[in-house]
Amino acid sequence: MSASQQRLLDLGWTPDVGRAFQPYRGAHRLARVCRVDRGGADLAGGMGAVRATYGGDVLRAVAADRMAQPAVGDWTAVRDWPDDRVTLEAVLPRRTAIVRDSADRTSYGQVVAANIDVVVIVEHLDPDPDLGRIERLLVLAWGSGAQPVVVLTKPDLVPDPDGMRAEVAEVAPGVEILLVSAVPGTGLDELGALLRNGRTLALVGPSGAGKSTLTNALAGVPLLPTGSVRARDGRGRHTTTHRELVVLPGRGVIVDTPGLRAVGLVADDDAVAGAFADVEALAAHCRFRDCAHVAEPGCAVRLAVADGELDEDRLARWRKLRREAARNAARRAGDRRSVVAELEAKRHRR
Ligand SMILES: Nc1nc2c(ncn2[C@@H]2O[C@H](COP(=O)(O)OP(=O)(O)OP(=O)(O)O)[C@@H](O)[C@H]2O)c(=O)[nH]1
Ligand SMILES: [Zn+2]
Repeated sequence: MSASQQRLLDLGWTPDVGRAFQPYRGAHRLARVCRVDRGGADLAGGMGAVRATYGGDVLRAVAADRMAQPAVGDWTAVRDWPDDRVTLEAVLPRRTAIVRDSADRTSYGQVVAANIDVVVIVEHLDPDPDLGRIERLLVLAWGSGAQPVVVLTKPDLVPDPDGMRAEVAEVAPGVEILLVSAVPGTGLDELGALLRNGRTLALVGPSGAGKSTLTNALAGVPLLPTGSVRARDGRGRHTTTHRELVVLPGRGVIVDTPGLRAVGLVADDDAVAGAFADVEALAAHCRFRDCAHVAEPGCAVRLAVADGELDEDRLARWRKLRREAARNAARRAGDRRSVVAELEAKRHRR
């Protein structure tokens, strides 16, 4: 195998990516997005690192739909020009996508990371974990198409980490939960085992949860600044000087992008159902199919709350996320209607 092929494998290349790139062979190079900004993207490919601006097709697609904006983790076709410019000409179809809320003229979602295999939800045990935040990030993960895993950090700072893990398990049905302390270095092997065969992990979670510390521990070398030492510009804002796509050759890729740090999620029904599989399973046993789980007879959900089997607060958070999902669906439907109305009006004017 050539060095160039090996680099692509280390970047997470799969035969699917090769097939998607087929139409671009010859005139283009294949590269993966490491970082994006307004003017272009930093990419890595078989030949190493490259900086590209956006080609006309990409700019037109983005103008029509924000989701077409290249994101960290995207595989792309880039083109070299005689004057040394490099342009990003196409984003290859995404296997998975983490989408955040960004209502604007053209769409409600913005892709913050693409082609992720595992979404690692990082939450600290000290201060106490925020169960509602874990649930929201689980909805985000289920919506992305990637496999969610919860990592609880700083177990070394609390007296009963296993008890806390059990509490978190209540809000994360069907999801693996790891206790990982990067400082004394416990639980790292289990997390490291997820990084194999060139898989891509994305770390999501609040500031201070220990995401950069985990990346460094997995890499075995301090690649990212941790704590509050991240560089700030003159106005006190964080500058994005740190690497957002970390390649660990022969193992996998870690995505730790600022875009994932404060994600507003775009809830949809399926994603909520994935994150609240326990509640949905109960609801399937209600007597009425359209049970609102308020005062209906034969409500399995209320019964579970009365029995202490389901936490009242979790039920309340489920309701809230379902309302968000319904609102999003209505917003999208309303938009489609207005687009149709606009086209109709144009036709009549002609
Ligand atoms: N005791 C202990 N401290 C930890 C652990 N993991 C991280 N820390 C500390 O927690 C602080 C925050 O860690 P970071 O890795 O910078 O957190 P982050 O999630 O990357 O934070 P942002 O970059 O702000 O999003 C640092 O001072 C770490 O040393 C752990 O398992 N145990
Ligand atoms: Zn019910």
